[in-house]
Amino acid sequence: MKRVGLLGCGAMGTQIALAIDSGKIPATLTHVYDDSKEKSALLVEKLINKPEIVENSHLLSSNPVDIVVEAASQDAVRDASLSVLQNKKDLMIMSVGALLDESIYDILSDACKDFKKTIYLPSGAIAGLDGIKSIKDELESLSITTTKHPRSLKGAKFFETSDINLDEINSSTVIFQGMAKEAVSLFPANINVAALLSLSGIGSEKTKVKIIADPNTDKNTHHIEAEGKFGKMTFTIENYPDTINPKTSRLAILSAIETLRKYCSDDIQIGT
Ligand SMILES: NC(=O)C1=CN([C@@H]2O[C@H](COP(=O)(O)OP(=O)(O)OC[C@H]3O[C@@H](n4cnc5c(N)ncnc54)[C@H](O)[C@@H]3O)[C@@H](O)[C@H]2O)C=CC1
Ligand SMILES: O=C([O-])CC(=O)C(=O)O
Repeated sequence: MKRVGLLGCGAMGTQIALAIDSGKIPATLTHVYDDSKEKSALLVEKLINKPEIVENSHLLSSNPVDIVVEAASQDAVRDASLSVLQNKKDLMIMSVGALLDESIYDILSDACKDFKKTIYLPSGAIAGLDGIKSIKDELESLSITTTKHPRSLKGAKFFETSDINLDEINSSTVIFQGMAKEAVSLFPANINVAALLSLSGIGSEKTKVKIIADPNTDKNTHHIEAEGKFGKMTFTIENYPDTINPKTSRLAILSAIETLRKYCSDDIQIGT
């Protein structure tokens, strides 16, 4: 049975832990960490099989786990990822935006090779990455348009310097247009999917991102268009937001659970 260490005990971390506890993921959750002691204590309270709460993120991988699952923040990825690989543990990352910093990407990619460990990036809140990866050498343009309710965009760094007031938006409004690299740094908890798309396709400086705030939607919708010599692909994913954290789609949580279930199971592997 694989042993899991969990970094981040919020909306996603809690659902992952419950999926392990219920046996849906055939693994043992042995250690957890969250910057908020309250969050980690609340999570452990919900579980039948109680993991140990460690005092800092580095203690997750210095313990005998097989994989550390990050469901915390881009800062957590920057701070903890290298030590996970150096401690010879696999790593699953949900705050994928952190990897658009080339220096971080290169360090982690080299560390995977040096320590013979793997980083898993689930498809998160989108679908179609299998197709994008297959046609990447023939891609000429790639874009994602994300539409969320203003409450799902609250707190993003973008609003520290923008005149846009989310509370005053009363119809569908484009609030950001640019490239993925800039998008993930201005909206670190909203558009990690643009990082997944960039890393699967033509990179973060060529992947176009549009973010729309729509007070009349109850979904987190991602519309992806890819065009090139191979033809054209479009995907529209209309996600219901998680009930606890409206920034995060239910699909992102289910995708994390499925990726970890696959990692922990000896099974037939379907898809690219
Ligand atoms: N790849 C994808 O498609 C998606 C990725 N995400 C990302 O997944 C991550 C988890 O999402 P949620 O659980 O919904 O967020 P959340 O906000 O509900 O929970 C995050 C938890 O991590 C903790 N945390 C934050 N920074 C930390 C650090 N440096 N060290 C330790 N703990 C830390 C917080 O205290 C909080 O309890 C977020 O970064 C989110 O942006 C979310 C949706 C889709
Ligand atoms: O869950 C979503 O719809 C997308 C999201 O928050 C992210 O990519 O960071």
